[in-house]
Amino acid sequence: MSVEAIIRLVGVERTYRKGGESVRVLDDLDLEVPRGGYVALMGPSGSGKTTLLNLIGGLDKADGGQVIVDGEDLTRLGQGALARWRAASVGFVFQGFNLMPVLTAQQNVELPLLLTNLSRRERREHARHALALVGLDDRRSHRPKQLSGGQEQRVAIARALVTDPILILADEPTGDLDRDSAGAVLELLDKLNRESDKTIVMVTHDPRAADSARSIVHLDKGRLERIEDRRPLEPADSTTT
Ligand SMILES: Nc1ncnc2c1ncn2[C@@H]1O[C@H](COP(=O)(O)OP(=O)(O)OP(=O)(O)O)[C@@H](O)[C@H]1O
Repeated sequence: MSVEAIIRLVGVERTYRKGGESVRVLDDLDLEVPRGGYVALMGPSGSGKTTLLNLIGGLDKADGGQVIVDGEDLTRLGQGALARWRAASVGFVFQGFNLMPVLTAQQNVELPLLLTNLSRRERREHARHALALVGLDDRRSHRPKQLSGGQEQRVAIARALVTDPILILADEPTGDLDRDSAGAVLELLDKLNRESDKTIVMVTHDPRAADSARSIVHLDKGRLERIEDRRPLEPADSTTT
């Protein structure tokens, strides 16, 4: 059985230059993530996890190798094409939520839709639907300060989902949350993966977060150390828990 790879990295290199020095942060990295996969990226601090996530999401560019996501080789796209691809294909979730404090939950979720051709009414409806999906339809007019950390992260997930991207990329999504709120966010990501077919790649130091992924990719010093398959994908997924 083979499941189509939605993310394929081949011989990826990323080197940062600082002062006169260059540091190779990712070194000849090969990785495949199947469509519908849910991968946790783990590894010591500085091992290149966020760098890898940013390359997959088109926020940064590789210096060598190929980064192919949903059939598009991101290393060949110019800045404009990359920005359009990113807006259509990827939803980002960050540790610190990154919500706009002066906007309501509804307005925050609508933000990515300002780059689309949708009418105001359609934008409002899509945002409402996304907020309902994360269980926050009764918090639409609250501003971030009026929400708990867990609710803020769920608004951020609604914002990531509202354009219906194929890929959700999350960088330490539970890092700033207490245990219960982290649990709710992990349950939500799991539901999006199982029921809405979103492919998820999540950087985490949290073993419980990694536990909810289908596989764990361990990085060390910019190289792939090993992959732990936990709940492999099947063509017709029958996971019930
Ligand atoms: N823009 C940059 N310029 C120079 N060096 C950078 C830049 N971004 C990252 N680095 C370096 O690359 C290395 C890997 O960073 P990265 O953030 O990918 O690691 P990480 O595994 O996500 O770490 P952490 O778990 O601490 O977040 C680090 O040594 C970091 O200092």
